[in-house]
Amino acid sequence: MAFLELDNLRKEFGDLVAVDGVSLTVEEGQFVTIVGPSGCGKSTILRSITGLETPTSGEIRLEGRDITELPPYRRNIGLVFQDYALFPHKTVFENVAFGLKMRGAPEAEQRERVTEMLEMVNLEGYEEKYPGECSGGEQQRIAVARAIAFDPDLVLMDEPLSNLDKNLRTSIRSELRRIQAETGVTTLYVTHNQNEALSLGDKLAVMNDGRLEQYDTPEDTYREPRTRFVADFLGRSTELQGTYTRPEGVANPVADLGEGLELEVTARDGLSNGDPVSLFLRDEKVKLVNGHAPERNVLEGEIESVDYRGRDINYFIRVPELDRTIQVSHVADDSAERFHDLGDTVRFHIEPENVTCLPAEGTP
Ligand SMILES: Nc1ncnc2c1ncn2[C@@H]1O[C@H](COP(=O)(O)OP(=O)(O)OP(=O)(O)O)[C@@H](O)[C@H]1O
Repeated sequence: MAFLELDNLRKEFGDLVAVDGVSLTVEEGQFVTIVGPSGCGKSTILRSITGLETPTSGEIRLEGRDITELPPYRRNIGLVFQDYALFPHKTVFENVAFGLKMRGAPEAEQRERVTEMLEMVNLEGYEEKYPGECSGGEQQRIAVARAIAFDPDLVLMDEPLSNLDKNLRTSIRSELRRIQAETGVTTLYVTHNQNEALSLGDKLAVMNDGRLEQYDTPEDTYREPRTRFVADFLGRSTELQGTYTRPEGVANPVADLGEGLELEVTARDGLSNGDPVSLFLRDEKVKLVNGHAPERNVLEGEIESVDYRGRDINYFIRVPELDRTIQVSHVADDSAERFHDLGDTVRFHIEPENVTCLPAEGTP
């Protein structure tokens, strides 16, 4: 039995289907990230789990118990929001102790637990300060301490880092991961930020338009996107169109790109000879050919623009036959790499296993 189960969850607002049949399971102690573009239904899912929203249909089960209709105050869930939502007229102590006090914990226990929580978020000695006297990053750590202090079954975080600047976001992100690992509290974390989604979490749920597109580890989701949306949404890649062909007696199928060009791909269930396919080429998997060229999967084009970023260089290579520009992210090492210029003709290569080959848009 899974710890938390969403079973065919659906939420309609009038004619709008905000959540469209989402099912997923979360194991106890897992950190699960839900990512997707604005309006795809992420917050509605979290709000349904807290009880602030009642699903139109479907069930939410916590440790096997149906909690779909349970009022929010009967659910033992900690919340962290984008805007911290700390009580401005309460001290940090009173904020962090809030959930404990509501549950009738004795004062000595409140003190002990608040001290422990503030130590955990590296804010020892902040008890008597007011939220207004703390920085944005500190306030968000206080909000995390408050959400965990009363030992909730679950902690839900809705875009908790989006009001912080980039450096702070990165450092608090790793701190959140540490805190979650230390406490072992089952956590659901919502973000629309792809990097955040990939770097946090044991599992990643990718949503689009109310539906769950993929639910896997971040690594598997990145490496093997199952839908065109996921392939396009996570990481940077170039999409090409082709026709899936399986020549007789050849191990790998190829995608015919037209104009005499083709790329070998790996076999994929559900695709047959002649099917239109979309190919996704991740920037970092496309390699410039310097010197001896591999025998297969080499294409040629002209450098249309160069984006120099110090450690790596992005080349945009125009392939005239395909009428497409392919992005290549090239990591410069210390060896005397040739630096290509605008207008240079270059060749590039991608391994068949690195070409994501999916049914083209409009095909089932
Ligand atoms: N109370 C409501 N009444 C009507 N429509 C709503 C309500 N709450 C959400 N919606 C709509 O449901 C859809 C999903 O909203 P939701 O807030 O869950 O998306 P989200 O993925 O969290 O987006 P964001 O990242 O922008 O917060 C949106 O189209 C939104 O406008």
